[in-house]
This record gives sequence, structure tokens and C-alpha cells, in this order.
Amino acid sequence: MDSITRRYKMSGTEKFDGRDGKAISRRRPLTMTEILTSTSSTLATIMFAWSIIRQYCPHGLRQYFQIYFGKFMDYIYPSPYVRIAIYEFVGERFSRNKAFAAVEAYLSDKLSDDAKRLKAEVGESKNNFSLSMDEYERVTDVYENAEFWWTLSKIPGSAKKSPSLYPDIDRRFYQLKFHKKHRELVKESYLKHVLKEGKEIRVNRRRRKLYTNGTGNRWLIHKSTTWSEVYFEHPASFDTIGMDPEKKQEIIEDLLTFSQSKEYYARIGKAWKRGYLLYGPPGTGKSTMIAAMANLLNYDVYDLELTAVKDNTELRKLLIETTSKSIIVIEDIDCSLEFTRQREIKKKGRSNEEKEKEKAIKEPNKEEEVKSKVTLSGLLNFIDGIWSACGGERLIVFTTNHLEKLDPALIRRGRMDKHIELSYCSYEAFKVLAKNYLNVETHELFGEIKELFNNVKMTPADVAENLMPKSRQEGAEHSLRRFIGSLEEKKRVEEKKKRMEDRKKEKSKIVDEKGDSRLKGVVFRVMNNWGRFWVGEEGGLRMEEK
Ligand SMILES: Nc1ncnc2c1ncn2[C@@H]1O[C@H](COP(=O)(O)OP(=O)(O)OP(=O)(O)O)[C@@H](O)[C@H]1O
Repeated sequence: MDSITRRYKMSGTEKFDGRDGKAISRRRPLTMTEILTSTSSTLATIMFAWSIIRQYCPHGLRQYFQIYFGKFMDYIYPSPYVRIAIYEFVGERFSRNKAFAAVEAYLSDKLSDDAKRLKAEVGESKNNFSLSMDEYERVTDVYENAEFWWTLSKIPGSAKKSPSLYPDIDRRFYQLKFHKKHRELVKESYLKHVLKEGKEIRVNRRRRKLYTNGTGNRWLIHKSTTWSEVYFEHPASFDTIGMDPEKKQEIIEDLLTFSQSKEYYARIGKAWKRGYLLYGPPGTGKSTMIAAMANLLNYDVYDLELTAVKDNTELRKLLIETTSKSIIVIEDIDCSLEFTRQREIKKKGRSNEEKEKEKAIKEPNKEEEVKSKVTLSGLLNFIDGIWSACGGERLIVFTTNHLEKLDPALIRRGRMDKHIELSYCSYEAFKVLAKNYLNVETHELFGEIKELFNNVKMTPADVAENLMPKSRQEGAEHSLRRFIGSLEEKKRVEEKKKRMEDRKKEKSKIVDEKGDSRLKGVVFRVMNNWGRFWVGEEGGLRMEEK
């Protein structure tokens, strides 16, 4: 090869003759160095071009470029995979996509041990980090022997401030990739499965809340009562409730059956809700039972203060704002409003006092606090009207100390499906409380206590208070002896009260008898003096001269 030939260009595969420009057909394979050099120079060119595009090409145009480049690549090399994107925000109003949240929860449960890019946030659960996949991490999921790949990606927003109401932020989305042969499986069941599981994980992980409706901002904001919330942290459980074990088990079974009966309620065409009426004297554990129910079923609690609700429309609004998996509670329903046998009172005619009350409700004084105009029919609609079906999976619980005062329409079966009486402490209930408060399952003093329970009525609240150790040194025996002392004292008081009542009854009986004989004497004398008396004749009456 001469010096002229050495100046010839090399293209890698063909060599050109420098004198007449014709290609010489001789070929030789590229060396490794040549491949690396040409690849890196191509990459450098692409990077350079991309950085120019990024810098000078408008955001919208860039997106078009990406889309069409993707389409072009698909045309050259058709991919057997299908991709589905689930965006974080959707719609014109940029509301958060519930599907995105469900997928996030679902995937956080599927994170494999070899996942490398994770995100830790302090979630709703107290003092706990929740881990989820970070951007561009990939999770593989297997469902019915098919493989699915999930990645979290984002479309970067423009750096410039957007003139629109909603800022042009990064748009995050989950991308689901699967082979096209699984398209039907995805459409039919996989996505539903992901949503269902994801929602369940979210519900189980959430910190439950206790809502109440107040009148705090009534005059300032919307002039209506709204729910305010705190975290629900009541520790009561059915294990700690002192009551007859069989009755307790029956309630637990009932609650669990309800919570697992979605399909059943749908099949019989009934809204998925159940009403419980808890009644009994004060301090028998009605509120404690509501907390135990919420903890058993993992439900939120809505404590509805009826006197703070302006009217039936506001009541309906509050109902719509409640979520599923919740207990709506109206405590002391007999004191809440005029629901106590309202219709019977109407029939009999109302006293002046009642008329006054009604007038006060009709013409509320603006200076005063809210005067509720919620009616019995409004409340009945709240319980089982057409609106009561929204949300589903809800318990409605009423509590009362005076069952006899309530309007029968309010508590009939179908509205209040289960009536639970919570009564004075029995020996069986005492044993549960002794176990809770003193960690004692059996004791020689239990026999004496059992005997005393046959004659003494004590509420579980009183028993609990008596069993509570009064100092750190106090042992179980000391507490039990003190408790026996209280039972005996109560027995003495009750016996004395009974004696006094008996004496009172005896006295009034004597007075009645005396009164009776005096009255008979008077009638006899009157009849004698007037010389007349009444005689019945064939069902009628006639007056006769003696
Ligand atoms: N059956 C029970 N088992 C365990 N503790 C109980 C029981 N009943 C009452 N207590 C205790 O007594 C206290 C008062 O109970 P709770 O408020 O639940 O009674 P209530 O029936 O709702 O009373 P009220 O009708 O006055 O609202 C609670 O702090 C609870 O610890």
C-alpha cells in the first residue's frame, strides 16, 4: 500500500480507492476499539441533540416528539407488551385518583426483598414508617400464573409557572406492563383484584377516627354543622367488657356476620347497614360497648349530636358525608330531641308547656344556640330512607337509659335490628372485670362475692371503680376485701330502702282502707237522707222513691 492509498478514508467495512473513488469490495470485521469509538460518538451525538431539544424545544413539542418517537419505534419493532398508565391526578379539577392510591397500597405490600429504591413516609399509623416504591423502581406481580410488571414513572412538568389555576407539576403515574396474551385476564379480573386488595390494605392501615358534629363555626362559615375529627384511640375490647359470656359471644358473632355479608345484603336487596339499640341503666357499659364494636370491626365512629343539627336537610347532609366502615352513634336518644312517643302525645293533645316548646322550635331566637327542627320522620329517613344506603357497611347505634320512653316506630325491628340490654353486674361479668383489673381468675373470696351478688344490684362501672387498686402496694386480696365491704354496705342500704318502702306501702294501704270505709259511710248517709237511690234495670238506670 503506497502513501496515497494510506490517506484513503476508512468507513469500517469498505475501503475506497483514492485515485478513482471506487469501492474496493474487500471487507474486514471491525475491531473492538472501533465499535466502542463509534458507539460512544453516536451516544454523544444523541445526548447533545437531546440536550438541545430539552433546552430550546417547547415543553408541548417535546412531548409530541416523545410520543411519535415511541410510535416510530413500535412500527419498526412491534412490541408484544401492553402498557396501562394510572395517573395520580385525573380530571379537569385535578382530583386525586382513587385507583392510584389503591395501586400504591397494593404494591407496597408486594415489595420484594430485593427492591432497591424505596420511599419511607410517616403514614397515618402512629410512630410508624410506611414504605412504598420510589420512582422508576419495578415490582413484579404474579396473578393466576401470569406476570405483571409495575413501575412508578413521571412526566416532568414545565419549570415555568403555569398561568392556569393548577400548576404544571410532575405527573406521576403507575405503569402496568403485561404480555398481550393476558389482555382479557387484566380486563376481567386482575385490575379488579388490585383495586379490591389495595382498598382493603388502605382501610386496615389507616388510623381510625372519631368524628363529631359541632356548632363551633356555625355562624362564621357555612352556617351549618360539619364533622370534625380526632384519632380514635379507645382501648375497649370485647375481652375487657364485663358481661355474660354467652351474650357477649352472640353479639360478636352478629357483628362479624354483618361485616362479611356484603353479597348477602346485595342479594336480598337491602342496604348494607344494621341498627343496634343499647339500653340499660347508666354505667352499664353502653358507650364502652360502642368502642369495643369499633375496635372489633376496625370501623370509624361518628358521634352524632342531634341537638346541634338544624333541620332534616342538615341531618341528611351529615349522613352523606359519613364514610363506609363506620358506626353512627346517637347517645341518649331519649334526651336528644322530642322523639319520645311523639305521635302518642299528639294524639292525646299537648300540654301548654309542650306547645310552648314547639313554638320555641318554630320561632328560634337568633341570639340563642341552635334549636333543632329535626323531626321524628327526618330521623326515620336518616336510619332507613333512600339516602341511608349511600356508603354501605354501616352500623347505626342508639343508646338510652329509658327504653320505655322511646317512640316504638324509632326502635322497631328493621330499624333497630338488634336490641341489647346492658344491665347490672352479674357474677360472671364480675369475673371478667376481676381478671382485667386485678389479673385474678379465681380466689377464695369469690364464693362470698357470688353470694352477695344474689342480693345486690351494682353497675359494672361501680364494680370497676371498686376493683381498681387505690395504691401501688395494694394486692388483689386487699382490693377484693374492700369490694366485699362495698357490696355489704350496698346490701345494707338496699335493705333499709326496701324496709322503708314496705312501711310506706303499708301506711298508704291503711289510709286507703280507712278512706274507703269513711267514703262508704258518707254515701250511705246521703242516700238515706235524700231517700233516693239508683237501681239498675235492663242495662239502664232509673231513680226510685224509697
Ligand atoms: N360492662 C362493662 N365492662 C367493663 N367496664 C365497664 C362496663 N360497664 C361500665 N364499665 C366502666 O364504667 C365506665 C362507664 O361506662 P359507660 O360510659 O360505658 O356506661 P354507659 O352505660 O354508657 O353510661 P351512661 O348511660 O351514663 O352513658 C367506663 O369507663 C367503663 O370502664
